[in-house]
Amino acid sequence: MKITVVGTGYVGLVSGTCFAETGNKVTCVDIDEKKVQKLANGTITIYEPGLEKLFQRNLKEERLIFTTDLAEGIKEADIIFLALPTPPGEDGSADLKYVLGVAEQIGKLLVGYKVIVNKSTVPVGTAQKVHNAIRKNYNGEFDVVSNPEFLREGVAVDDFMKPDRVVVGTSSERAKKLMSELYAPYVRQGNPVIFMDEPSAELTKYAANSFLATKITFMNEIARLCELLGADVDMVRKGIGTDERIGKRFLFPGIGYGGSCFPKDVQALVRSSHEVDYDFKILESVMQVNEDQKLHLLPKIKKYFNGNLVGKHFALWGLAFKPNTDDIREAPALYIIKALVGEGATVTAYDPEAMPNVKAQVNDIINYAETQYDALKEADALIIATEWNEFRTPEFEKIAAGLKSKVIFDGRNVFDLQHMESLGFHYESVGRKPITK
Ligand SMILES: NC(=O)C1=CN([C@@H]2O[C@H](COP(=O)(O)OP(=O)(O)OC[C@H]3O[C@@H](n4cnc5c(N)ncnc54)[C@H](O)[C@@H]3O)[C@@H](O)[C@H]2O)C=CC1
Ligand SMILES: O=C(O)[C@H]1O[C@H](OP(=O)(O)OP(=O)(O)OC[C@H]2O[C@@H](n3ccc(=O)[nH]c3=O)[C@H](O)[C@@H]2O)[C@H](O)[C@@H](O)[C@@H]1O
Repeated sequence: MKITVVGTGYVGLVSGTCFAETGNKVTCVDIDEKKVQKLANGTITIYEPGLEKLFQRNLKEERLIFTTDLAEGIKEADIIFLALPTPPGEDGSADLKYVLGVAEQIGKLLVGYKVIVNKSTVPVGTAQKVHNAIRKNYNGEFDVVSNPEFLREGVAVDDFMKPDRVVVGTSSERAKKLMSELYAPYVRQGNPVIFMDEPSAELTKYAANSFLATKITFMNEIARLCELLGADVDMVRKGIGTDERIGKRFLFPGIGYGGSCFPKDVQALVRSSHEVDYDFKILESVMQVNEDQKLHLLPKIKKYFNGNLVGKHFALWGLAFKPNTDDIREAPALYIIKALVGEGATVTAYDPEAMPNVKAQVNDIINYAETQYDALKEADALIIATEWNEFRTPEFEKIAAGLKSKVIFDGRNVFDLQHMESLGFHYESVGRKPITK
């Protein structure tokens, strides 16, 4: 099949590459000339495990091409995917200017039947808006389909190639047939393509992200309660996660959810609810609790240093909003940096992938280290903000040697409490008893 993907960011590049991997001919269109040039020359623009190999293979086989020319890009396409940004507008609702702008352009360029697919996360009613935007300039046949994407950064290739499910919102039999053919190779494991109407598909995406954000936030509140009542959140997590109705996944407490999607999508759903005079109370609370949670370590750190962080120096391990990505959008680490610097402290950070992005954003507000151990030099304490695998079993003697004193504040519960006690660290984490020295 001939596929065009408009927008070559995380979702567009992963989708485009994975569609090419099963033999489709894929054209990726982006307005960012530098990005397109890089990609066309074989340089991948995001860090995503497993993507590079597939990208290089399909580029070489000429199943994957890149262009800035929308007209050229969509000329041959059977299906056009829109993987465009939907950032929060001023009022928190999803800003549809990219999606509707491109839809209008497409309307001017269409010749013959094509399926236009919303892969961006968009509010209920957007399929209809895209339809109207295309219809403004085009009288021929076309269908608009809602096909939200559920991939996670860091495991995006696996999620795309072996999805739990594919959701397709359409009322057109013709579009349904094309979408079934396209996704057949990806749902071989018996996982379903679920067909539904467009509004239900659009809402499914927000419901999924909001539910997961709520699940995490619930555990963050349980963790707070554990700290106050003397319980251990790891035990509680295991105790409830074994109940199949609850499930083991997404129960890990920490310093809040970040990333480009949970924060904006929860906010957008609250906003959509307001538009129909519905007060989505749970989600309002989720947003509030998550804001507080990002700085959950701060009072612990301040208390340890007797309320005064002026002149204190901190090592910070982890900047990305989660491991295995260089994405720092809404990363809790950035909030911690801002708070520490605001209190008069200095920070040296290390992250395996995200340092260039942080440098581009906050530059020399903090220092950057070459290795996780270099970051520790002369630091009064180590703070862990992202649970990269390489932080899980570090050389503790090197940590002890690097820090001024053996003090760790862990926002992701990466170390075992007994182990930390036996090593003689002052160790505070989330929802577990502090090991005090
Ligand atoms: N990042 C993720 O893990 C996931 C994101 N989503 C949703 O997918 C959508 C896209 O997200 P990302 O890929 O993360 O965004 P992104 O910001 O990484 O990529 C968007 C791309 O669109 C390009 N673009 C902007 N305007 C354009 C135009 N007029 N013509 C052509 N290209 C244009 C940008 O240059 C950029 O390369 C959003 O709605 C997001 O909520 C859904 C599931 C997962
Ligand atoms: O719409 C999207 O963009 C995507 O958003 C999330 O994916 P992603 O943001 O890549 O990352 P997650 O693995 O979901 O983690 C999100 C945040 O929650 C935090 N988290 C996750 C799980 C957990 O148990 N505890 C926890 O604090 C992570 O640290 C991270 O900050 C969803 O998991 C994807 O299904 C969805 O497609």
